[in-house]
Amino acid sequence: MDEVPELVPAADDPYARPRIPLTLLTGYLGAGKSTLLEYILTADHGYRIAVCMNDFGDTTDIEAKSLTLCDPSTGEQSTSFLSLPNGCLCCSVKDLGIAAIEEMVVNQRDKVDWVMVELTGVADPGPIAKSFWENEEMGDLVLDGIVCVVDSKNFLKQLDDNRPGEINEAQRQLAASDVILLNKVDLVDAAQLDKVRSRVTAINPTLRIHDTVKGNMPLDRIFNLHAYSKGKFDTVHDHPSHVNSISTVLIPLPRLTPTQWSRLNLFLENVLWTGKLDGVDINVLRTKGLIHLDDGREMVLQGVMDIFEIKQSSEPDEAAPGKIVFIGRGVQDLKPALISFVDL
Ligand SMILES: Nc1nc2c(ncn2[C@@H]2O[C@H](COP(=O)(O)OP(=O)(O)OP(=O)(O)O)[C@@H](O)[C@H]2O)c(=O)[nH]1
Repeated sequence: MDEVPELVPAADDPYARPRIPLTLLTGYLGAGKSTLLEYILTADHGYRIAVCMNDFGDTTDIEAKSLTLCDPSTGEQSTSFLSLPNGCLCCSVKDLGIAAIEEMVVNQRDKVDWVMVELTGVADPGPIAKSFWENEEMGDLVLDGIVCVVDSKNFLKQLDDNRPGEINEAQRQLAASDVILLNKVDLVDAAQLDKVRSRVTAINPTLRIHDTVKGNMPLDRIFNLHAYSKGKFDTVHDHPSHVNSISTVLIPLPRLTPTQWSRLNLFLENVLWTGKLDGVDINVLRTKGLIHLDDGREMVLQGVMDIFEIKQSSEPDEAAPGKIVFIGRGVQDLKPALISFVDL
């Protein structure tokens, strides 16, 4: 049995109410999201998870007690929660926004340690994470991270399904995620799996990757990621950009002087808020960073699309190297531009 997660209080306010961590589950059509959720809803893992899925479908045969609830969007009584024998709750989220999910789940606060929301197969998790993150300060849920289920057999085809000038959904899902479950490894040989793994790493080297069959794995691999609150992420390297694809650039940072620090903030505003670098479109989907300042402070940078946030780290780690990572299209040009603008 996995270690059961603790509710996370807001970082620096000892009086803040505990908030319930939330995981977004993404993955292309047929990748195995429902299969993973079925495992979560039936296995004896010890977590009390509210699983919010788009389609109750296959789970309705699970022996369960249904709860009558008031649907916050309509005010009508509905039986939208199932209370399952392993302690999990299952609710249907079709067309419900995050606010509605929050209201539904918070009413069940004493029954839930964790919330998992399944996105549809063609959804881009970026804007969903962004809107959630923007409202997080006021809410009762805290975004822990985004998990992407990948079909190892079909993923390369899905990645290369290009429409001219567009980044496809499979690429966007990879760029936005924090953990990848390389699923259906029973259907591919070692060479194919290596190929998939190296493409995944080329697009988003900050990802943690786990191989799975039918989504089975210890759940602590996808929980407690703190992907939106900590500056620690796996070591990454620069990766050359593919045509029409997403890539990652890593910019190592020395300890910054006050002038460099304010120049860096200005650079981030200029690029992320406008989506342009020197008048040329640049498409940043995810930004992460760890920044050491001259005065000893350590700052954590997090960004989703055009928004970013910088917080002082509560657990500074002198040994962790300062760096910024941009994931998106056209991001390679950001490295020389940032080095010159900030005068590194
Ligand atoms: N062989 C094999 N089949 C799998 C595995 N995981 C899932 N499947 C099968 O793949 C099919 C699609 O799985 P789902 O879990 O429905 O996929 P999904 O991501 O929820 O699909 P959508 O809801 O269409 O987006 C089902 O027939 C599963 O039984 C796996 O690891 N190995």
